[in-house]
Amino acid sequence: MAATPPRVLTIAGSDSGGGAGIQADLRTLFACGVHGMTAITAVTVQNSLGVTGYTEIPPDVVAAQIEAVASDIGVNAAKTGMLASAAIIEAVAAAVDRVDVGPFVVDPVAASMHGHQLLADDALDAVRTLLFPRATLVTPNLDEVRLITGIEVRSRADQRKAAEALHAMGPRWVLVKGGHLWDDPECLDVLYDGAEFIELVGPRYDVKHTHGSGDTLASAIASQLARGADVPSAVRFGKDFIVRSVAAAYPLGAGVGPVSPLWRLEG
Ligand SMILES: Nc1ncnc2c1ncn2[C@@H]1O[C@H](COP(=O)(O)OP(=O)(O)O)[C@@H](O)[C@H]1O
Ligand SMILES: Cc1ncc(COP(=O)(O)O)c(N)n1
Repeated sequence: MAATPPRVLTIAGSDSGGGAGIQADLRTLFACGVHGMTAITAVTVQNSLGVTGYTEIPPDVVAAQIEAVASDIGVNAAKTGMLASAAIIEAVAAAVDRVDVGPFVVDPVAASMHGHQLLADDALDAVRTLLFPRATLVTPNLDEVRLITGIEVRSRADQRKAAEALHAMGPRWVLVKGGHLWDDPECLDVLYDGAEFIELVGPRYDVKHTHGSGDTLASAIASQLARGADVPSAVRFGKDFIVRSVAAAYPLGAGVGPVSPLWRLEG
């Protein structure tokens, strides 16, 4: 019998195409050697071309999933992805107050990369006031930064300004991801704790298959937090992990394929 590995809970939506959401999270958690658990918030109808619809899971069922795994199995770290509505965010915030989920990574997913909305317009305030103050780390992309802070990031200096504005909303750490800073020849992610900026620079690969990159990064970070790593070490691990996963991305269907953590399981 093997020892029980660290356990990570993802609170997110299902992607029927297997590229992002819960499916990307579980794939990444497995590749990172931790036990993945799920609280499903929504079921999307999705393929490589986009999202054609979704149905939300009742908020009390989302909370019950979190409490069921925390009370029996135990959670060493948790991450959120698509939360869909203010009511689901309220249920998640109340649940993580009731049970211990360890370090809490909030990836404030607002839309799919194809531009389909995955979070109700009236849920942004709940993201700011209920999720962010509870977060160990928040990991917005630049579109999410604009929705949450109103700041349009056009440069690396803007990334720092946005990190300060986000940090003022209460998370312990902020990671402003720079994948959407299309003119930047590198991908720079800025990590900030209210005192010091840490720059994580990576190459920018010329690939269109980056579906699931945000989920893969946040899950890789959560896997290390579950092992007891501090936030800068966990984020450095995550950045290296996502760079290699983008390099291993593969085509799928007629649209956008997923980044892949399979590199970690090969040879
Ligand atoms: N083309 C790319 N090449 C290398 N790294 C990338 C590329 N696109 C995104 N990344 C990295 O993937 C992670 C997720 O990036 P981003 O695209 O900003 O967020 P999201 O996937 O949530 O939209 C970040 O660490 C970013 O720097
Ligand atoms: C269920 C679900 N969760 C998250 C995303 C975001 O991922 P991406 O930005 O790569 O489309 C998605 N498309 N679907």
